[in-house]
Amino acid sequence: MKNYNIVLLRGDGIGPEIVTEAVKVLNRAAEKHQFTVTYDEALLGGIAIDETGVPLPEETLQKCNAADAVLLGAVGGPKWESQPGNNRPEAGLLGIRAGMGLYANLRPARIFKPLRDASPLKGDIIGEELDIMMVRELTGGIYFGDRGRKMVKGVPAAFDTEMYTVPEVERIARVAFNLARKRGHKLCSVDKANVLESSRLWREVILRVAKEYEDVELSHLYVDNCAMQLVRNPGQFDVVVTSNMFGDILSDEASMISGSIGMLASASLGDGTRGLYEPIHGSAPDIAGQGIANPLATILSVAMMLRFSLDEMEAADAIDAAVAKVLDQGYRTPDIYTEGTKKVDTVTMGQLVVDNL
Ligand SMILES: NC(=O)C1=CN([C@@H]2O[C@H](COP(=O)(O)OP(=O)(O)OC[C@H]3O[C@@H](n4cnc5c(N)ncnc54)[C@H](O)[C@@H]3O)[C@@H](O)[C@H]2O)C=CC1
Ligand SMILES: CC(C)CC(=O)C(=O)O
Ligand SMILES: [Mg+2]
Repeated sequence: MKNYNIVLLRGDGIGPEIVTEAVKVLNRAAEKHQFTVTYDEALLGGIAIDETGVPLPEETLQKCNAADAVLLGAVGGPKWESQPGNNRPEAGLLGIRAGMGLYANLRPARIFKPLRDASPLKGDIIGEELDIMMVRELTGGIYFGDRGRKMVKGVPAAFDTEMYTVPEVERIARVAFNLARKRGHKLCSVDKANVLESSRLWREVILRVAKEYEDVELSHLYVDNCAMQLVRNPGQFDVVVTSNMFGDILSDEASMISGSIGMLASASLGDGTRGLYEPIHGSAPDIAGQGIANPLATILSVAMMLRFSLDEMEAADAIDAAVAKVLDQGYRTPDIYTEGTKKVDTVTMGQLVVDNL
C-alpha cells in the first residue's frame, strides 16, 4: 500500500481548527482509496515566533522539503503586528514558499451550484457555470523585492520594489498555458503595462511564450479593468495569469463570486511534484476560537494535494464530490448561510464531508 508523508503547518488563528477537519477528510479518503498517510507537525508563523523566536524555523523548512506534500492552515494575527517586517508571521509564509521553490500558485474560483444564492452576483451574471483558474506568480514581484526606509527630501519615506526576471515570467507563463491547454484553451494575462516597466517585460515574455501555444487564445487586461470584469462578467475567464500581488488581490475578489473566501482552495507548486496546499484566506482572527470557520477551502486544498502531488485522482474527485453533496444537502457554515439552509459549525461541516466520502 502506498504511504505519503505529509507535514502539517497548523499556523495561527483559525488555522488549527480548519486543518483538523481537513486531516479527518484525508484520513477517510486514505481508508477508502487504500493508501496510508504519515503525518509530521511543524511550526510556521506566529506560533513559531512564540516557540522559537522566528516565523520559519530551519527545522520546518527541512521537514517540508523532505515531505511528499505540506498542508497549511494560515498564519498571522494582531498579536504579532508589532514585530519587525522580517520577523512577522507573514515573512515565514513568504519564506516557506520561496524555500520550497513554489513559484506557481493555483487558485481555482468556481461556484458550487447550491451556493449560487450565497454569491453577491446575480444568477444571470454568473451564467450556467463559473470556473476560473487563477495562476498567481508566488516567489517574485513586490513581495520579494528590495524594500526599506530612507529620507527623501528631508522627510521619512518607505519603498517596496516590483521586479521580475525573464525566467520568472517564462516559467509561470508555461504553467498557465499548459493549464489552459487542459481546460478551455483561453488565457488572460493581467498586468499594468500602461504604467509599470515590470509589467511591460511581463507582457513581452507572455507574448513570446504564447508562440509555443498557438492553440490557446491569449488576451491581456490591465489589472484595474480585470478587477471590474470579474464582477461584471466573470464567465469570460478561463485561466488568468498574473503577478504575485495582483494575483493575491484578484483571487480574494474572485472568491466572493463563489460565495465566500472560506470556499477557495489553493496549490503552490514548483518544478517537482511536492507542493504546499492552503486555503487562500488568512487566519481570520475575528472568528478564531469560535468554531464557526468554514473548513471547506482547506478540505478542497486536500483534494488539490491528492491531484497535484500524490496522483490519487479518484480520492481527489471523491472529496470534491463529497463537498458538493454536503452543500446539496443544505449544510452551511455561517459565511455561506442563506435563509432556508442548515447552519452548522466547523467540526460538523468537516464530519459531514467525512460521512459523505
Ligand atoms: N495564507 C495565509 O496564511 C494568510 C495570512 N493572512 C494573515 O491573516 C491575518 C488576518 O488577515 P485578514 O486581512 O483579516 O484576512 P482573512 O482572510 O484572515 O479574513 C478576511 C475575512 O474573511 C473571513 N474569513 C476568512 N477565512 C474564513 C473562513 N474559513 N470561514 C469563514 N470566514 C472566513 C474572516 O473572518 C474575515 O472577516 C493577517 O495577519 C494576515 O496577514 C492573510 C492572508 C493569507
Ligand atoms: C503574506 C501574504 C502574501 C499572504 C496572502 O495574502 C496570500 O498569500 O494570499
Ligand atoms: Mg491573500
